[in-house]
Amino acid sequence: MEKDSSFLFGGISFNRKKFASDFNRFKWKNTADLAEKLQLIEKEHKTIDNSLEKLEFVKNGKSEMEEEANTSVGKKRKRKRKEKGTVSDSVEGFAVFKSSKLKKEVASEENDQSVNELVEGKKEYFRQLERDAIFRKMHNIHVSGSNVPSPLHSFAELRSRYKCRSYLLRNLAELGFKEPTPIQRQAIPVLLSGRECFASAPTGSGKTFAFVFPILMKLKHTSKDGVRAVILSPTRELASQTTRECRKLAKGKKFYIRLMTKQLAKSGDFSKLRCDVLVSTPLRLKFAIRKGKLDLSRAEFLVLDESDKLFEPGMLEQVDFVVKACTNPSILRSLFSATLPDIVEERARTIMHDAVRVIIGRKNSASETIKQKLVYVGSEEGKLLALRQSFAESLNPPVLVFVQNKERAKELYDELKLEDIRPDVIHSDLSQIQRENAVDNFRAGKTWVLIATDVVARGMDFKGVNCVINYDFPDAAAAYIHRIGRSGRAGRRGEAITFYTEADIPFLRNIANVITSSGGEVPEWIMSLTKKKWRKHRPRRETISTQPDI
Ligand SMILES: Nc1ncnc2c1ncn2[C@@H]1O[C@H](COP(=O)(O)OP(=O)(O)OP(=O)(O)O)[C@@H](O)[C@H]1O
Repeated sequence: MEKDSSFLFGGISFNRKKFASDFNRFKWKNTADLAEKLQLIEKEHKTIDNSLEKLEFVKNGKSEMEEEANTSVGKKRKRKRKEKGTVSDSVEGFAVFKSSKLKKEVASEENDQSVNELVEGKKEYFRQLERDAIFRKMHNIHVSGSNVPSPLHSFAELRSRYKCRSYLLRNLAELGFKEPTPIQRQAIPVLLSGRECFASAPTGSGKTFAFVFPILMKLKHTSKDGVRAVILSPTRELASQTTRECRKLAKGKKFYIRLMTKQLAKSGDFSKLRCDVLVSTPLRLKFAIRKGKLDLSRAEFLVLDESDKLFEPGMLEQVDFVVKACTNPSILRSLFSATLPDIVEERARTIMHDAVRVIIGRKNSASETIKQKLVYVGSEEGKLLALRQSFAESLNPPVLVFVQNKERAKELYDELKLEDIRPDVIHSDLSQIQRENAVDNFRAGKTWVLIATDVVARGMDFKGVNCVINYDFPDAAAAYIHRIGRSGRAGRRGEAITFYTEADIPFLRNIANVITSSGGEVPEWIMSLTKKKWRKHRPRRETISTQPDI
């Protein structure tokens, strides 16, 4: 039998299979029902008691302890294992409790009373497991891993359970956050209890604070020297946004929260760098480590945000370099993304210890607050017509328009720049300051339509984006989920329109699956198409420009 307490979950498969009928009774529609249902559970705990008595390790543990107390063979065995300092599997299994006090009792007590106490304790433990399972079900939280900490019922619990400092709670209140989001309910306790974590939750569901909060809580004092926490983001824009969010939550506390800028990476004098949280893209961090001998050996936290993007070829090598530079054996690593392909999970498992997996809702699906629509536009020329028509009918800014690459972004901008829609453009050919201005102006409402490549598809929190238009069909389901996830954030409603041409039809089914799995509707004929693998290379598209070649 494993020492790991995960076997407990095997023994108490009461939730769904063994006690399916009981579990079904505990389904409810809203939070108000919870208290009533929990009372029901308390009353009807006979089923758990019975199942508990049937558990192998309880039976064996109990009889072994009785034998050790009452028979000479048992007494001899007990003496031997005391000398060796070991306990048998069943006794150990019986003793796997949260409380070390109870463990001690198993090892030393010799009478039935302790057994009864342990059974009582175990029952309470199971009750807690069941309450947690029910609460998770209400919030669509799925977990796997051993001994997963209970989810948070409220932010106030952070104080009672983890002695959270008042400045953090004050800042949460100032930000207007009343309740933790589902990912925050589960990922925060996981990280606070010192467990590594890989997590997936829909776009706009508050993942940033789910990893920033435990870091700030655990750091406590400011750094005297060296870097204490590293957050990796795939783009500069996202790194800059995460730094800002981190500072908001740390307000009132003198933490050194730094963004790895080009200047900082080049300056190279990291020996006296005081840094509590360092946010960076992998490339800049790798550069700084190489050139400036930035030392990450004392970093206590490493977060890979948008982890599936970071694990893509092109970034993986830089990420690997950074992961290897974080040599502190007790470092706590975590991975977050709205999309978590199996391959990324497999890779993550190779670098993480005893990690807890947290999935909110359905893995790899779009946020349910976004109304999604597929629009046939015939050919490339049809797109421009459809876009203009949609703006003429109802332009509800801010609107984000995604295209396939920077050339097309420039072309579309040139077509639209003189129109009365306050357009702007962002892509990787612009300078850092131009990119920052494009983001700031869009956020401030100075521009209404932002034409963009995938540089802003991930993680960017533009809050009020009413509509995302995929002018060019995305090249993967994950890209689609992240692009449209720029709208419908933090529970708000959003809209996503995806143009497709004849050339895109073979790939429609991939997107149609995402739409239906998040509750949207798709014409029958699209669902009957066969799913086709995405091409390795993006399709060549005809120019957007209507200007004659000179
Ligand atoms: N508990 C909360 N209550 C209300 N709003 C919240 C809460 N936590 C975070 N938010 C807000 O929700 C918005 C989205 O959060 P965030 O950017 O962390 O989403 P995300 O899950 O990381 O999305 P993405 O997958 O696109 O990166 C932000 O504006 C943030 O301020």
